[in-house]
Amino acid sequence: MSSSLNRKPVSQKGYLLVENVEHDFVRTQVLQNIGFTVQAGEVYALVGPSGCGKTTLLHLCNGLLDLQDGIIENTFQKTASMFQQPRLLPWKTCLDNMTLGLKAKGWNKKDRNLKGLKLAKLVGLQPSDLEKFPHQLSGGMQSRVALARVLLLEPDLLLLDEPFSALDIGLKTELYQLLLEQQTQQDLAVLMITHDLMEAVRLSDNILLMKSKPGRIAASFKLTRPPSLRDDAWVYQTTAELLQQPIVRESFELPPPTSPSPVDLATREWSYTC
Ligand SMILES: Nc1ncnc2c1ncn2[C@@H]1O[C@H](COP(=O)(O)OP(=O)(O)OP(=O)(O)O)[C@@H](O)[C@H]1O
Repeated sequence: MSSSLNRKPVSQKGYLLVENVEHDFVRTQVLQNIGFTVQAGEVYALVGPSGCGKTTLLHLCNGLLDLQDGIIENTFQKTASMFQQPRLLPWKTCLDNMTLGLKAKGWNKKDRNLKGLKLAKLVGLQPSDLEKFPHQLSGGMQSRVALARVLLLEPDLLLLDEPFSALDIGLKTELYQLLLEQQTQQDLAVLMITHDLMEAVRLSDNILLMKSKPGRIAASFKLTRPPSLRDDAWVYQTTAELLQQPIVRESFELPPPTSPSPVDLATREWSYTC
């Protein structure tokens, strides 16, 4: 997919532009001609088979890897990242971990704890949890702390590398719901990696489907129904429709469907470009 096809007018509120990005590891090309633009208020999901270069791409976007070739322009004011592991500091309490970013910005303890307490409630942490250390918290609680830590920074761009993939489906749904509420209230832009096509269908406006060897964008799916109106039935049906698309099956190296049912072009709420 040529990145130039993906050029669109950019928002004054901020954008992340990725154009013709290529990346090699030890003379092996990992990313080829990657291009897309994420604007304020948009949620983009990167999906694709394991090893196709999703994390490499995200690391180039958040500056953890040096750009070798192409353009990455980020005009957002505050970019925050969340990873698969909560990455909490073991010697700090839950509240201190949450408010670390505010401390770095020079906030005094009283103000940062006040703000931390408000957000803790929002992400479902009890006041009694806040004085605990990470090893005293369950994995789900640690993820809540990590989410609170990111939201406290009031980012306008969030880069997510499967932050909730290790959680059970109930907790995952709850935290994604929280994230979506924040996203719509604050016009957040989100670029998220997921292995789970159904999760991408539930949360994103645009799904960038990647193929491997080298990692490239095979297709871009645009979902038209607002995330707040996507009930389970819609998510299941749309995921099933996407899974019937030859480009999706090919990218995930799935065999052709045994009994494909026709997708109704008049009622489907997605479109795609290759
Ligand atoms: N530091 C590195 N040095 C050499 N090769 C690397 C390095 N990091 C990643 N790779 C290789 O680059 C390719 C893409 O890796 P990456 O982690 O970006 O893929 P991914 O799509 O995020 O995978 P997964 O879905 O399994 O997390 C893989 O073949 C991986 O082995």
